[in-house]
Amino acid sequence: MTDEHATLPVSASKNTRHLMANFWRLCRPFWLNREHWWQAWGLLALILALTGGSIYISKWYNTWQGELYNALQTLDYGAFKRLVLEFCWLAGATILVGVYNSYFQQMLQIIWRRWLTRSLLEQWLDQQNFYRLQLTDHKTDNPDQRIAEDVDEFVTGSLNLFLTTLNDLGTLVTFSFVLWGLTGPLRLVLSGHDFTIPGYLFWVALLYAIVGTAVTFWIGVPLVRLNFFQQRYEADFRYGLVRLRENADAVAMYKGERQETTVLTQRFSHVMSNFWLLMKKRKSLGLYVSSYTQLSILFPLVVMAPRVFAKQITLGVYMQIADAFSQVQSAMSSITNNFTEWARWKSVVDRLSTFQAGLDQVAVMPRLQPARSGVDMQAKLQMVCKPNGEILLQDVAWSLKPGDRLMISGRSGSGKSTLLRALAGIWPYAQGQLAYPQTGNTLFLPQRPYLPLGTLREAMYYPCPPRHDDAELAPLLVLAGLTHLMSYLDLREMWAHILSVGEQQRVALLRALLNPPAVLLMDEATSALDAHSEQAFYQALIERLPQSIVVSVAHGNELRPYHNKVLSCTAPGVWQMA
Ligand SMILES: Nc1ncnc2c1ncn2[C@@H]1O[C@H](COP(=O)(O)OP(=O)(O)OP(=O)(O)O)[C@@H](O)[C@H]1O
Repeated sequence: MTDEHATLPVSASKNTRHLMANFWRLCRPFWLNREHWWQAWGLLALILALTGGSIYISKWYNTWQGELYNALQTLDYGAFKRLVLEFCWLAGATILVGVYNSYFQQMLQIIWRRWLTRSLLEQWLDQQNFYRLQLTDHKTDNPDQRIAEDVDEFVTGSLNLFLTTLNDLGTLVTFSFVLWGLTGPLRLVLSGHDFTIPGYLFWVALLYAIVGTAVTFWIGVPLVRLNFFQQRYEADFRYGLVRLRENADAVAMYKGERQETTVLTQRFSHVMSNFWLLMKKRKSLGLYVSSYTQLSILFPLVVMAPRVFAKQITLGVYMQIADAFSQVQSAMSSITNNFTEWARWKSVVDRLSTFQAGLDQVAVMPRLQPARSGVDMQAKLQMVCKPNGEILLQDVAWSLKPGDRLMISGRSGSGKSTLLRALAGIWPYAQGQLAYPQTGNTLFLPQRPYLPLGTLREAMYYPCPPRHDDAELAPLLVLAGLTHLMSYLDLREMWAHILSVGEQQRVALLRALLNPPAVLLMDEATSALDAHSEQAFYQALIERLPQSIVVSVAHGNELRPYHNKVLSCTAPGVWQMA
């Protein structure tokens, strides 16, 4: 294992003792939810009935097999013909039960997956948790992968393993009776004492399975941890590729291919080295499990053969015993047979549990929740800090009336953007009180404009739904200098890659003019515009949004005339209102 394994923050093995508690925490909200209670439990009941049916068919097959070999041994042609006909029923029932069992299982999987995906998405997106989670929780890597892939694996794995275990339990009970009844007692004479062991092959199968399971655990436990890291490294590598695609323009301009190749190769080398370890472990486990399974085929045949040669049992009974032993032994070795799946499932439960714990933690974190009252915007900030506790701002207060425009200025790194994040209520390291106007919304325009996937029109109205009113848009496009985009409004393109940064900023600025907010927070939102366009935009703000409260971060003095208040950082942590 590489050094990185030792230093990574999450240890899957630490969580082992909490596995069932974690599993139940992830399951409970779905299975106890009244909304789809009947659907979920009804489907589960149907699947369980079909699982019971398939155990019954196995028992039927066992009896059929015994009768067939007996008919062959006694050359009973009539019985043989009847058994061939019976097989058609047996095969038909096997096919129907198997196909519908899998069909209903998939139906339950997709219902459960849809619910869990929605639930995690809602929690992740609620109250900007996605932003605060990445700031505060360093255990949850790649939340996108947890929602997209781990949920699917969790649901599929949980259902498969639960139903396999139930099927094994049912098979174990059914065929234990068969084995017990067919093998009869074993007589042993030890030191002159007579011992009788009833259904002795059952005890042999039990002993065989216990030893098998213990050895499997010993060989296979490291697989859990290795699977956990494999999923993480795969997601890290994929994220690296997506990031390169998203920033193709910048990387190409820098000619940063060599650096990118190094980073991507390094990420892929983690995937590779962990996969080698996984491969080796899987090979050891595979060698052992295959030998164990092969031996269990031969074992009852050899043990029972003397009784056939002694004519104590018929060929049919001999074959029935061999089949029953294999069923009992296989059911008892459930963990051995499915160890790789169990290991993968445990790592998925660990990954989803850490994600859920992170979400729970971030949901109860204190936040500056703006109150809604009156028409003014009031801020009383006792403290705004960096994540390491370093104070950026202390005891600053203001009250802005409709139409007031506050400019925030200061050196780079003084905390202007962080102050805006605190005002937007998303920065977790802030204390104080905020009051926003009772009516109207708040719009935040960041320095790096965000254009969502979709049409240009959707991007212009974001985050509000678009209106298909070109007469409303046309004069604003003229004002923003975007008339050349008029005919592309409903085209779906990667607009963030096509438009220049200045154009993207102008698209973002249009949002304020299209849906005038009560409070507009701007973080150097015009930094990529030329001085003339910048001033034209501020002038338009004054004319078209006379009642909006504007708080904007700006560096230069050119924008001062468009504001009636200024908050500036004069020294680290020292702020003055003018
Ligand atoms: N997520 C974060 N984790 C750690 N430190 C952070 C984080 N966000 C901001 N900081 C730190 O907080 C300080 C203030 O950052 P901020 O972005 O608010 O500065 P700014 O005044 O807006 O700078 P600029 O004018 O360059 O945009 C910086 O030292 C920055 O490194």
